[in-house]
Amino acid sequence: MAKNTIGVLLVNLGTPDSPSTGDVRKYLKEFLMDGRVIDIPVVPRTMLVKGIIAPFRAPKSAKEYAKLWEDRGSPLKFYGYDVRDMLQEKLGSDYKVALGMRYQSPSIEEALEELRAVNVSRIIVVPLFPQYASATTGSVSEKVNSIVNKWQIIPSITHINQFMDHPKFIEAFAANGREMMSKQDYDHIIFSYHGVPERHIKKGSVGNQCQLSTCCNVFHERNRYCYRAQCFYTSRLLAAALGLKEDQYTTTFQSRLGKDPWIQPYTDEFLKELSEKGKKKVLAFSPAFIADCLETTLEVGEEFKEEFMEAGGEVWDLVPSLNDSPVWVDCLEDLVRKS
Ligand SMILES: C=CC1=C(C)c2cc3[nH]c(cc4nc(cc5[nH]c(cc1n2)c(C)c5CCC(=O)O)C(CCC(=O)O)=C4C)c(C)c3C=C
Ligand SMILES: [Fe+2]
Ligand SMILES: [Fe+2]
Repeated sequence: MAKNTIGVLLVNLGTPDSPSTGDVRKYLKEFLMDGRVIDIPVVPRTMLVKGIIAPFRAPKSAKEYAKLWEDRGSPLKFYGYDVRDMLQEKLGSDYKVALGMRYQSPSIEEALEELRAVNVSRIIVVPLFPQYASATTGSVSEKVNSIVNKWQIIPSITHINQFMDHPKFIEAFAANGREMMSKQDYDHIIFSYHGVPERHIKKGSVGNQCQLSTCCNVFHERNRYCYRAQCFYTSRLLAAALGLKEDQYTTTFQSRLGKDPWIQPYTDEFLKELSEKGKKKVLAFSPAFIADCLETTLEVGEEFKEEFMEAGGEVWDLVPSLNDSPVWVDCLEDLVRKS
């Protein structure tokens, strides 16, 4: 009987090919021209992205990427390859694992071609975002479908939409946090997630359930795919794994872009409040990311630290991301084998 190889497509957001201003500009244009990221009509989006954001932001972002860059390149990409290889090793020859990036390289097209070349019987798509957001997970699903829809033979595809509550995902982050907490006492823990515009949450709200007040604090059938509700839920699970009481931690949101309201509380505002309240030693987690990247290492690890110190804080530490943690790869293996 013919062998059934199952294809596994790991997809992360993507990163510039190099920290040069030109490559960062190219990356920003592709990323921000995605209608699921900047969800306005294409003409004003083009004017905004190509006329304003990309040209003005690229030189500043390139400097940040230069600080992040290691010998092996951008951590988001090289850890992606490491995890791909570790997962392939664990899954064995019944599976073929490929890595694609939603923007820039390696592209999702190339990764899907690797799977098609070995005639996989079906494909399991794993967007590497713990919490579902239309701008990330939704965009990956749309892109994969648009490519595969042009194939003569369309394989059956399973999309894994989230893993924000997977016990091994929680355990992998909690283990990194425990290690930090064993070396230093902290007054408060912050779980800082990438934000999204409030509008994105409202557009995805089933039956107008999510009005961004208290609804996100409870997780149930109707707000199952609310990004904010999922972030709060991940925080509650992490807090339970770390033995934290409710007043010892806070969920916040970072990286807002533009003038529209984004989901709150904002990390940069909250850290100032913390210092005013006399909480001087803070440990920050970034549980929306599975690998070190600009948003964790530089925004949380350096920029927020600087702001916290200026506001009178004494200790600001960042919990390392999952990167090539074996428990994280166990999580991926479990997600794949159960799909
Ligand atoms: C958790 C996943 C992410 C969500 C949700 C998300 C939404 C989102 N992002 C922007 C704008 C930018 N994001 C940038 C970097 C960036 N974003 C994510 C993840 C999510 N984004 C990652 C992993 C990264 C880092 C990539 C890396 O190479 O290290 C940037 C570029 C960086 C910069 O210039 O500051 C922008 C811009 C929007 C508008 C948005 C939701 C609508
Ligand atoms: Fe982002
Ligand atoms: Fe919600």
